Amino acid sequence: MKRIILVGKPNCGKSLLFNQLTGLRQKVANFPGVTVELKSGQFKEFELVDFPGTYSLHTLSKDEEIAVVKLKEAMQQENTAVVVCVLDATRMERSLVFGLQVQALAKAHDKTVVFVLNMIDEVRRYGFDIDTTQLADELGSPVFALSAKTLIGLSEFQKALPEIARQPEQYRNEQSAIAPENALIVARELSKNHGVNADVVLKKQNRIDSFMLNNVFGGVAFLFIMFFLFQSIFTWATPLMDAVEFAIGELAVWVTGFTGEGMTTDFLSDAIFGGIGSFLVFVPQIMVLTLIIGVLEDSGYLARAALICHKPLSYFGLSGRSFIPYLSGHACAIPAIMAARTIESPRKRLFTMMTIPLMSCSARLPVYALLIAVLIPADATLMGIFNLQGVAFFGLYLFGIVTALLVSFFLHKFTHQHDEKSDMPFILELPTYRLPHWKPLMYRVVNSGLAFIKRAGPVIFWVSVVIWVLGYFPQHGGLENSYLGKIGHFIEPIFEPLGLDWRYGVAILMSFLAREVFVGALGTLFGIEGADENISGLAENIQADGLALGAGIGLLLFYVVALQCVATVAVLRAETGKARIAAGLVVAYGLLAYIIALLAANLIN
Ligand SMILES: Nc1nc2c(ncn2[C@@H]2O[C@H](COP(=O)(O)OP(=O)(O)OP(=O)(O)O)[C@@H](O)[C@H]2O)c(=O)[nH]1
Ligand SMILES: [Mg+2]
Repeated sequence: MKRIILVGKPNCGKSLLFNQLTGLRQKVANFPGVTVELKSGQFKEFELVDFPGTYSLHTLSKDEEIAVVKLKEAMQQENTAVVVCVLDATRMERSLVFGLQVQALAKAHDKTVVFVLNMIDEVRRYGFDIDTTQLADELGSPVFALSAKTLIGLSEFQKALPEIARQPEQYRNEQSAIAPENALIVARELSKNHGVNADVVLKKQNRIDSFMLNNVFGGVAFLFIMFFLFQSIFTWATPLMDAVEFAIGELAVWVTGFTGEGMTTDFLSDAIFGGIGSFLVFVPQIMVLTLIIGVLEDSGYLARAALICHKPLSYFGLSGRSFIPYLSGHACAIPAIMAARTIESPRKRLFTMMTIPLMSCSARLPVYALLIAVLIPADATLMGIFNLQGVAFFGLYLFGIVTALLVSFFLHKFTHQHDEKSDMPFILELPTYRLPHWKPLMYRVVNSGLAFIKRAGPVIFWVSVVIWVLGYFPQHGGLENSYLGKIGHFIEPIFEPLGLDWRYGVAILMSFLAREVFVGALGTLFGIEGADENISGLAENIQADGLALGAGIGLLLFYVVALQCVATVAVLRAETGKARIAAGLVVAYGLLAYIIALLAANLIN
C-alpha cells in the first residue's frame, strides 16, 4: 500500500487532522508532545501515518528521536508517496523551520512534500488571511490552508491529497532546496511576508499568562485548580454513583424475585450484584476524573502548570516535563509512563517513570471511594466548607504525589549521575489557550468508563465467581468454614498485624495483579455473609461489620503505595529496558506499603 505521512512541529494539529482523515480517534490535546509513537490508519487507498511532533531534525527527546529515525526511514522507502508537513498557521515561523528541513530531506530522496497550514480558523479569527498561492510559489510545493477543528478547507484537501499521492512526481517541488542551515532565516522571512502578526496573537495570551504565570497568583491558582480537581472527583460524581447504585439494587431485587430462594439467587445476589455491581458503582468517578484532566489538557493550562512546577520538581530530581506524565498517571499509569518519553534528560525520565506508579490511578478510585465511605460520614465537613470525604480523597492523592517526590529525591541524591545530558535546559513551548473541543472530550469521557469496564470487568467477573464458589462450599458451615475461609485463615498472620481480618487478606491477595479486583472481591465476600441485608451497599455492610479507623487508613495507604498492576510492570520493563527495575519496584513498593499500613494500624486509633 502506498503511504502518506504526517509530520510537523508538536501541537500543530497532526493528530486531529489524522483523525479527520481516517475516522480513527488518536489522542489529541493542547500541549506539545501528545503523540509519542507512530500510528497508522487508512485514508482512501493509502496508509496514513501520524508522527510524534518534532521541532527539528536534530532531536533532544526520545519521542522526537523516534520521529526523526522513522522519518528518515520513510524517506528511503519506495512506497512513501507523499510527506504532508503540517504547519501551525498561527506560529508559522517555528513550524516552518522543521518544515523546510523536511522539504530539503524529501528533495534529496525524491519525495513529494505538501504543506498544510492548519488552524486557519484561528488566523481568521484574528482578522488575518494567508495567500496560499503566493506561499506555494515561494515554497515550491502545494500549500493547503485548513482547519482540522472547524473543517474549513478540509474537503478540498481530502480531494486533492489522493490525486497528489497517485502521481507524486507531478507535484515534486521545483524550487532549489533550501540548505538546512538557512532554514531559520528563510522561515523567518517567509512568515514575515505571509504569516500573521505574532504580536496580536501573543497579546491576548500574555494577558492571561500574566496571571497564570505570576509568581504569587500563579502558584495559588495552581494549588486551587489541583484541589478543585480532586474535590470534584468526589462531589460531582456522587449523584451519578447514587443513581448507578440505586439501579443495580433495583435490578437485583427484580431479578432475584424471579429466581426465588436457593443457590441461583445466592449466586446472583452475591457474586453478580455484590461483586460486579459494587465495582460498577465507581465508574462515574472515573469519567469525572477523565473529564477534568481532559479540560485541563485541552485548555492549554497544563503546559503552564509544567512551567510553574519546573523549579520545585527540579529539586526532587525531576523536570517540569514530569508534570504532565504525573498528572495523566492519575488516570492510568500506562500512557503516563509512555508520555515520559518527552522528557529530554534520560535520568529525569527514568525517575519519572519509576515514580509514576505512585500516582493514584483510576483503578484505585473504587478502593478509595469505598473505604472513605466506610470511615467518614458523607455529611462531615472540614471547617464547615469542604466535604470531608473530598478532603480525604485529596489527602490520598497528595500522599501518593509526596511519596513519589521523596522516592525520586532519594534516587536523585543517592545514585550516581553519569551522563551530562541530564542537565539540559528546560524549554517548553506554551500552547495557545483554547476552549476545549467538547466532542472528542465527551467521547473520551464515555470511553474511559467503557474501557475500564471492558478491561476490568472480565477479571472481576471471574474473581467474583471463584471467590463465591470457594466461599459458598462446603455448604452450611458459613463463610468462616468454607474453603475460602480455610485459605483465608492460612494467610491471616500476614494481615493480622495490619488490623485486618482474613477477608481483607483474601481481597488484597486477589488484587495483586490488578487492584480494581479488590472492591469486587470484598463485595462477593460480604455479600455471602450478609446477602439479605444489603445487596449492593457494600460500604454499609463493611461499616456494620466494623473496621478500625487505623486499619482502614492503613489499608488505604497500602493501596496508594503498592504496585499491584501487571500491565504497569510490563510497560515499565519495556520503557526502561530493564526487567530488574520493574521487578525491584514491585518488591520495594510492596514492602513500603506494608510498613506504612503497619504504622497506621498501630499508631492511629
Ligand atoms: N482552533 C484550532 N485548533 C486546532 C486545530 N487543529 C488542532 N487543534 C487543536 O490543537 C491542539 C493540538 O492538536 P493535536 O492534533 O494533538 O496536535 P499534534 O500535532 O498531534 O501534537 P503532538 O502529538 O504533540 O505532536 C488540540 O488542542 C487541538 O484541538 C485547528 O485547525 N484549529
Ligand atoms: Mg499528535
